[in-house]
Order: sequence, then C-alpha cells, then structure tokens
Amino acid sequence: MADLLNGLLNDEVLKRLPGDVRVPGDRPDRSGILHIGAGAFHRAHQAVYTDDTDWGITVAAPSSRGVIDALAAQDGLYSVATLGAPGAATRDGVSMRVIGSIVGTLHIASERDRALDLVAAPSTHVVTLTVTEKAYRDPQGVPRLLADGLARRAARGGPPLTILCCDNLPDNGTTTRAAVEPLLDPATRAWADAHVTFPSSMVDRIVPASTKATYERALGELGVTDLAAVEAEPFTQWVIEDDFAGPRPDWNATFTTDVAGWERLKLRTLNGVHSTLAYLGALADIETISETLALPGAEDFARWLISEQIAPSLVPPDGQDTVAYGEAVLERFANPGIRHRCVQIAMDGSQKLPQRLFATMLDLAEAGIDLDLIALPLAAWTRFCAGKSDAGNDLPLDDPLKDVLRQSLAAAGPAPAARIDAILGIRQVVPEPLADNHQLRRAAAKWLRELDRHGVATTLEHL
Ligand SMILES: NC(=O)c1ccc[n+]([C@@H]2O[C@H](COP(=O)([O-])OP(=O)(O)OC[C@H]3O[C@@H](n4cnc5c(N)ncnc54)[C@H](O)[C@@H]3O)[C@@H](O)[C@H]2O)c1
Ligand SMILES: O=P(O)(O)OC[C@@H](O)[C@@H](O)[C@H](O)[C@H](O)CO
Repeated sequence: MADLLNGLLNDEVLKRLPGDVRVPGDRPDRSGILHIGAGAFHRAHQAVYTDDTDWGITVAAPSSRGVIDALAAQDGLYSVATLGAPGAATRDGVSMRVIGSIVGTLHIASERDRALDLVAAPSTHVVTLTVTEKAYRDPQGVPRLLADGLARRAARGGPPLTILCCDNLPDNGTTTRAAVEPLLDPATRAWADAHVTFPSSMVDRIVPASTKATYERALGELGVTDLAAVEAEPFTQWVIEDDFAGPRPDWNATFTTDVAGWERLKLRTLNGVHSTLAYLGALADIETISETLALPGAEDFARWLISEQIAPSLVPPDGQDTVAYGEAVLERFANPGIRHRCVQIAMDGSQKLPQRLFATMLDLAEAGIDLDLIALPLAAWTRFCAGKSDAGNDLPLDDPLKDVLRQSLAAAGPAPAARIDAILGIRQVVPEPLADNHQLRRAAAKWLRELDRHGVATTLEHL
C-alpha cells in the first residue's frame, strides 16, 4: 500500500498536484445520480463521463466498504491512470486525471434506510448499477433494495426515475426490470409502470482490478496517496438506450433507440474472446491477457474465432464491421500497460459464458455453421473448472455455481466426452439445443483431449 506519510488526495491538495495531472473544475454540490457498486469499472467509466457534466454521484457499496471509506477520506476524489495512451502527456504513456464527480458515499449493508431514502429522494433522477452479472439472480440483494426504494418513492408520490444497468449483460435494462418487477407490491408496480424506466446500455472500457502497482503509480504521479486509484485503457464507449423517465445527464455517450446490436457485438466479440483468452491463459499459468495473446498461435486463433464463428453469428449495428471491430479489440488486448489478470476475467464463467459463447453457438447451429473453433473455449472452460493448470498448479474456481460444476465434472470421470457432456448438461448455464448438438460435443471433446494431452501452449501452436 502506498505511503500515507505523503498525505492523501483531497480538495486541499488539488491545486498543488503536478501541472500535467488533469483536475476537476467546480465540483457539483448535489448528486442527481445514485450509483450502486463501488468497483473499479464505475470509477473509470460512468464517473468519468459524469465528471464532464455538472451532475454529481453518490456511490453506494453493497457490502465491502474499503473503496467508499477511501473515497470518503479523500473528499470523493480519486485518480484514473490511462495506460498506453497514444501521445499521452506524461511519462511512459501514462496520463493522469483526478475525478471529482463523486460527492457522497453510502454503505448499503449498514445504512439500508439511507439507501432506500436515496432511491426515493426527489433529487435522485438516475440510479446506475455495476454489481456484476450474478447480482441480478439474487432477488434478496440489489433487486430487493431497488424494489423497496421504489415502494418508498411511490408512496411519497416522487418524480420519475431511470434505473440504468451498466453491467455486461444482454438486454441489461430488461434483465434489471425483470429482476425488480416481481418484487413490487401492486400499488408500487402500477406507479412504476408510469414513472420508472430501465434503459439498456452497452458499456466498454478495460479496467483491471487495482493492485499495489496502481497505488504506487498514483503516488508517483500525484505526489500524494490515492487509496481509490484505478487504471484503464485509453478506449472508452457508452451506448445508451434513450429512454429516460426524467432528466438525463449530458454524458458524452451515444444515445440510441436500439442498443441490442451494440450489446451483441461487444459481448460476443470483445467479451467472448476475452473469456476465451482468460481460460487459455489461466491453464497455461500465464498472468495477463496481453501475455496470453503473445503465445504462439493465440492471436491467429482469436482472429479465426472472430472471422469464422463470431462474425457469421450476428448482424452488427449500422456502420460496424465485426471483423474490423475484432481487430481493434485485439489491439486493445495487446496493450502491455493493461495488466488484466486472466483469473479475474475467468471468474463467474457460469454467469458470463451464456452471452459470451453459448448465444453465438446457438445462432451458428441454427444457421448450420460448423462449431469447431468455438468449441475450443468450451473445452478450456471445462478444464479450468477442474481447478488445475497444465503444469498442475491450483486454479481458483470463483463461481456461484462452483459446486454444481465441480460435482458434475467429478461424476463424469476422466473421459473428455463425458466431461463435455456433463458441462453441456447444466441447464442453468447451457441452452438445451446445445446439449444435444453432436457436432459441438464431438469438437469440444476433441479439443479437451488435446488440452489434456498437450496443454494450451502446444495446442495453440499446432492449430
Ligand atoms: N472492469 C471492466 O473492465 C468492466 C468493463 C465493462 C463492464 N464491466 C461491468 O462492471 C462490473 C463490475 O466490474 P468491476 O471491474 O467494477 O469489478 P469490481 O470487482 O471492482 O467491483 C464489483 C462490484 O460489484 C459488487 N458486487 C459483486 N457481487 C455482488 C452481488 N452479488 N450483489 C451486489 N453487488 C455485488 C461489488 O460490491 C463491487 O462494487 C462487471 O461485472 C461488468 O459487468 C466491467
Ligand atoms: O467485468 P466482467 O467480470 O463482466 O468481465 C471481465 C472482462 O471481460 C470485462 O470486464 C471487459 O474488460 C470489459 O467488458 C471491457 O469493456
């Protein structure tokens, strides 16, 4: 952890920061946005877009309070280091910006009543969410909080509210609505039908979890300690369905009537290849995505996967070409400044692979297209779930369906075909038509046999 003797980043020290650090102008004095999920992504994405407006954010942490405590001690300020920025103003392709859009913090687990009041407050116009894919399947968690907050807002006859999901899910607005609506009492439901919208959005910026190196870099660049520092790639994108119930922040985002095409393109191409590289890299005991992409054969495989399997599975949004989009994604993945760990991306595969891989497979199967290449990431995930790398090292299986995955694999025994069938048989994860797809089963079993016998590095090299 960075040295506290240098003092903390806060309002007082803003004017003393090095001249090449971008600092916020006048800070907003109220928050029209309640954000739930104080993770790294929010700080490097929505909070940055908001910093360019006169809106403020209250950030709510569902359980762990480390980040909000750090933010509170720093007057809500923190830095974003953009790494590998072409033409960056500062050393080694790093450009530093201090963000001032966070004006309040809240710990939901210990301040639930205040959280409900904030959902109900007339001054709150937008609730944004980055709570990971699995949170939408836990009715007693964030969906219950939103439902209870809406009940309070409805009872007070509050103004309209927009609930904007910023998690990597398809139809993420509809998914959020579907998680919240069944929890509403009839009166609140009737009020919400008229006063609450759930736009979908496609969010994109690669933001790895902060590490000791992040805090040390922040100290070096700022001259003061920043315990909420994050780092991110230069690229950023936000496509939002223009369906706001009340006032809309003037974010420099793309507002559109149809966000589904963007979501599909991004989830299948960027996230599909990200998860593929994450499982291959983790099995090969490689730490990051950029290092995995540098394995002989890996970049060619990713390119084939995009052109032969992902591109034919979707119609990109107007003006986009999936192969060109994929090329740009691979360039972003190769950014050596971004140390995005394979095991971080590999987390929660059961919640991610349905939209990242299985949806692509379904569309390919329906179109009668061979599923050979895309069966390799399925084999890699299957092998990853058993918890050992190619060299026999332990791999973490951090997944809400960990027990189901492990039990299914244990019951299947060692034969690759049986292990693939066991995974394809998990109905909560794999759509039914894929379980009976003989071509997919055969291809995945073939790849799993290769991975078992030769490991990832040799398999990729000899593709
Ligand atoms: N990091 C990225 O590159 C990136 C890019 C695009 C989208 N996203 C989206 O943002 C999400 C968060 O990413 P991050 O990098 O901030 O991760 P993070 O680990 O830094 O933060 C995760 C956040 O989710 C909350 N959370 C986790 N499980 C929860 C649960 N069951 N109920 C309620 N809250 C829960 C945590 O409290 C935390 O605030 C991702 O899951 C993804 O959907 C991330
Ligand atoms: O954040 P997750 O856990 O949903 O997925 C891990 C990465 O694939 C993801 O965060 C990408 O970096 C991101 O989607 C890029 O915009």
